[in-house]
Amino acid sequence: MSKVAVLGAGSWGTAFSMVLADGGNDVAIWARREEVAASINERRENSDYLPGLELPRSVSATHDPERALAGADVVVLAVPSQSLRTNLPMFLPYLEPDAVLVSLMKGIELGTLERMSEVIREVADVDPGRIAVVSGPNLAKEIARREPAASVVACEDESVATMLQKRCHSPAFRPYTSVDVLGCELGGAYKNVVALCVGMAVGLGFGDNTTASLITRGLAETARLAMRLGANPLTLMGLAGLGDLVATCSSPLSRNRTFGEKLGHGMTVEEVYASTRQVAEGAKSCSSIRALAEKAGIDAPIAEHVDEVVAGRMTTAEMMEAFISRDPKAEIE
Ligand SMILES: NC(=O)C1=CN([C@@H]2O[C@H](COP(=O)(O)OP(=O)(O)OC[C@H]3O[C@@H](n4cnc5c(N)ncnc54)[C@H](OP(=O)(O)O)[C@@H]3O)[C@@H](O)[C@H]2O)C=CC1
Ligand SMILES: O=C(CO)COP(=O)(O)O
Repeated sequence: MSKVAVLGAGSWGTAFSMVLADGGNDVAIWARREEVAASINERRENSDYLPGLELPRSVSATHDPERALAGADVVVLAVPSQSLRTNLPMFLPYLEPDAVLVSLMKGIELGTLERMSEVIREVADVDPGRIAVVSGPNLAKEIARREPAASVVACEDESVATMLQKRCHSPAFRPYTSVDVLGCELGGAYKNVVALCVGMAVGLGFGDNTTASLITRGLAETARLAMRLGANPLTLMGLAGLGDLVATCSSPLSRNRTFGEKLGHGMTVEEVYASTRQVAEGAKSCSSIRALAEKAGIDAPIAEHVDEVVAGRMTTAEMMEAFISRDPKAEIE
């Protein structure tokens, strides 16, 4: 069997390990905490992140990066986006030569405004043809329950995307290939911000007209920025764009939507952070995406207002009022 290292033992790192195991790979998960590795090895369960779901025998875990990475020709990164840069140096000494690096992360780095593949390229100093992204409507719990879903594997080198597609194609997981890494990453990061916004609207008690309006204008905003930066517009209409946007904005399983909903109910940002250990990437990426849009000269009202709310400078009700009272304009520019 071919070996894959999955660096990060949260919900998605663990669920994607199950996909890889079902696809015929031997999987070694690196867990930040020893007790998570022990739970996976001894009880065949990640009791912190996916309780009650049995992991296949071909998934093991370790707290030691060297053991996780030994012999792995594919290395999957699944830590929170804002921690990637500080984590990479711990892994790099143990990378096999020519290993392919795959990002599962959906965020934009604060400060540098870099996508995760850009952070990897910079810190690991590897060719873009060896860096790939997996992104799509893939809520971890549903994937771990083996409910059918599709996704996108994107890499500038199409043969690498095809190799990864084969490695993660399983009876319940159907990956499509793409060469549009930029479009997939922007779609994945932006939908988290839109889901925060939709969650806020839901928390305020608004219904489906409101959420559908926000989802649609969120897609327009995402496509505007992605196209300005050079993405293929069709990527945003695909699984890594519209597909993920719909799943995340509609599902109570989404951490971003739930985060927004709690704000809509009146909790403070600090209270929401304190209520969960799981990452809601949009709460950080709203700020970097807003800055990215400003830099590109793009109108991004959803990113801008969500950032204002998360920074505590605006209430959720004021955000909704600001959206509806914006200057009238044509739908299609
Ligand atoms: N969950 C999902 O449905 C999906 C998530 N994603 C993306 O995958 C990425 C990972 O998310 P997910 O697995 O869901 O996150 P979780 O919140 O479920 O888990 C986070 C994981 O990262 C670890 N971690 C937290 N902080 C740090 C740090 N500073 N350095 C290293 N490790 C850290 C946690 O370890 P510890 O337990 O020790 O805190 C835990 O293993 C995100 O970018 C997310 O957007 C993409 C698709 C689906
Ligand atoms: O990316 C996801 C689904 O594709 C998961 O979304 P959340 O991080 O909001 O849970």
